[in-house]
Parts: sequence; structure tokens; C-alpha cells
Amino acid sequence: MKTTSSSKVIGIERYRAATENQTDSLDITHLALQLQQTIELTPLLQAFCHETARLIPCDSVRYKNENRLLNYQTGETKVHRCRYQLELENELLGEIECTRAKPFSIIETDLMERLLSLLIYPLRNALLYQKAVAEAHRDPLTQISNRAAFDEALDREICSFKRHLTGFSLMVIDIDHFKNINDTYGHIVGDSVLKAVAQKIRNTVRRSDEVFRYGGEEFVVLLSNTELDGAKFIAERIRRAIKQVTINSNKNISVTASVGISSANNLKDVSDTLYHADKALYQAKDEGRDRVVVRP
Ligand SMILES: Nc1nc2c(ncn2[C@@H]2O[C@H](COP(=O)(O)OP(=O)(O)OP(=O)(O)O)[C@@H](O)[C@H]2O)c(=O)[nH]1
Repeated sequence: MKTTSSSKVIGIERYRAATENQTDSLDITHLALQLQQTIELTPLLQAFCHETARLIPCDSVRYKNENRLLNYQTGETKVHRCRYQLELENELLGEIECTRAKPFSIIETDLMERLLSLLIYPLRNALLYQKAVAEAHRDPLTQISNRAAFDEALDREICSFKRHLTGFSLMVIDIDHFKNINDTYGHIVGDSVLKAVAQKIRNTVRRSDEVFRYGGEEFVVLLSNTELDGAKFIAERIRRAIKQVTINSNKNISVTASVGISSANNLKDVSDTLYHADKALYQAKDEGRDRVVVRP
């Protein structure tokens, strides 16, 4: 473990005496047990930050991992910092920083290092687990979420609707005559079209809206807290954006898509929202494609 610390170093004798007095090995054992109880990153960090702030009085504890875009913090940042970079077998696992209004002593940084040595292996396992879960939910071709992720997201949304009546809309988007694109230009170009359309949809909706590849040339957009009118407006914007898709290898490929939309509007029918959106999509195909059809 490589560490860097900005805390001040005080005399070694004082450090030893205070370590013996203050370090409660029961607390350390308790933390070690807690860290072994979860493989999930957030509960692991919660347990670590909570125990650290209890054993080393501080105002904030933060875990940051820039490579993985992770930033977890408890408390409010103060001026004095004690920061450690965590590295295991040449792999950077992130950075832990504690802050408070007065400087940290060597006793405390020593304790901090002991706590971090308990964290480092569970943290590596939690990061590996988080990566594996993310990959299981990602479509390898388009790099957007896959159908397994959609099934879970829809379940969450339906539960939330049943408990709090928070409405949502679903949009099913299907590329028109995609078979012709494959047959005319080949599957590699077909794959490029799928990637370009996925990116176009992703860039046309808000970050909080979720975009999934449902399968083949079909995508689903899940719009939380969005009524049918709002969903229709966004669907039109997506439909127009898809018409602008260009593929480097052949700028003449014309891409259009049909869109079916439905909204959750009553408790009885909420589980059928996808079924209604799919029906709307078939209607859009029947009516000539390159259009949006809404079913309440
Ligand atoms: N290149 C590529 N093609 C795929 C992929 N997944 C599914 N397809 C193709 O998508 C095509 C879907 O064809 P159809 O279901 O007939 O639909 P369509 O041609 O888009 O016609 P409409 O939906 O009625 O407008 C098939 O040719 C599949 O082989 C993929 O990952 N890559």
C-alpha cells in the first residue's frame, strides 16, 4: 500500500504512549468484521467512513477513484487533511482523505494506516465485483445498458409507482428496415449503425433518463417522472436526431426509426406499460414507419 499523508509528525515517544492508550483493538476487530460483511462498494465505504470518523475524530472522510468516476463523502471538508493513495499490486484503488479543523497527529495517522490496511483487500474485491456487475448490465456492442439492466430498472420503476405513484413513461425505438441495411452494406456497417443510433439516443435525452438496447435493432428509453406529453416531445426529438445519423464508411445510408410510447397511469395497468409501448411501436410500423405513436 502506497500512502501519502499531509499530517504533521510528532515525537516518537509520545506517539507510542498515546497509541497504547488510545487504540482499542476491539474497535479494530469490529471494523475488520464489518468490512468482511459486504462485497458491495457503497456499504463497505459507509462502514469504513463511519468507523474511521469514530476512531479518529474528523469532520469528513472521502473516498475518490477518478478512473472509476467514484466519489463518496461523509461530512463537511475542513482545512487540515490526512490523505492516502491506495495501491495494491500496482493497481490504483483510489484515495482516502480525512479532514478536520485541527492538524492530525502521528498517533492518528498511524491508526489511519492500520485501518486502511483492513480496508484495502475488501475494497479491491468490492471494486472487482462492481465492475463485474456493470459489465453484466452493459451491451458489449453499443456500450449502453442491456436488457437485463432494463428488466431491473423497470421493476424498480413499477415498485416506485405502486408505492408513491411516481409516474413514468416508456419509449420503444426500432430502426426501420434494418435488415436491408445489413443485407445491402454488410453486418459490420449494420453494427456501426447500431452504435451510432445508440449514441444519438443517449445524447438526445437527459443523463437521468435511462437508455437500453433491448435486443437486435430495438432500444428502450425509460423516463422517470415523465408524463405522456413530455415523452412524446422527447420521442419526436429522438426520431429527428436518428435521421441525422451518418456512418463514416457510407454517408448515403439513410436511417429512420419508429417509436412507440406508453405511460404508467393506473395501478392496475402499470405492469403492462411495456406491452402498450410495444403495441404502439407496431402501429407506427403499420402506419408507414419513421413516426411516433402514443398509447395511453
Ligand atoms: N449488424 C447487426 N444486425 C443485427 C444485430 N441484431 C439483430 N440484427 C439484425 O436486425 C435485423 C432485424 O430485421 P427485422 O426484424 O426484419 O426488422 P427490420 O428489417 O428492421 O424491419 P422493420 O422493423 O419492420 O422496419 C435482422 O436482419 C437481424 O439479423 C446486431 O447486433 N448487428
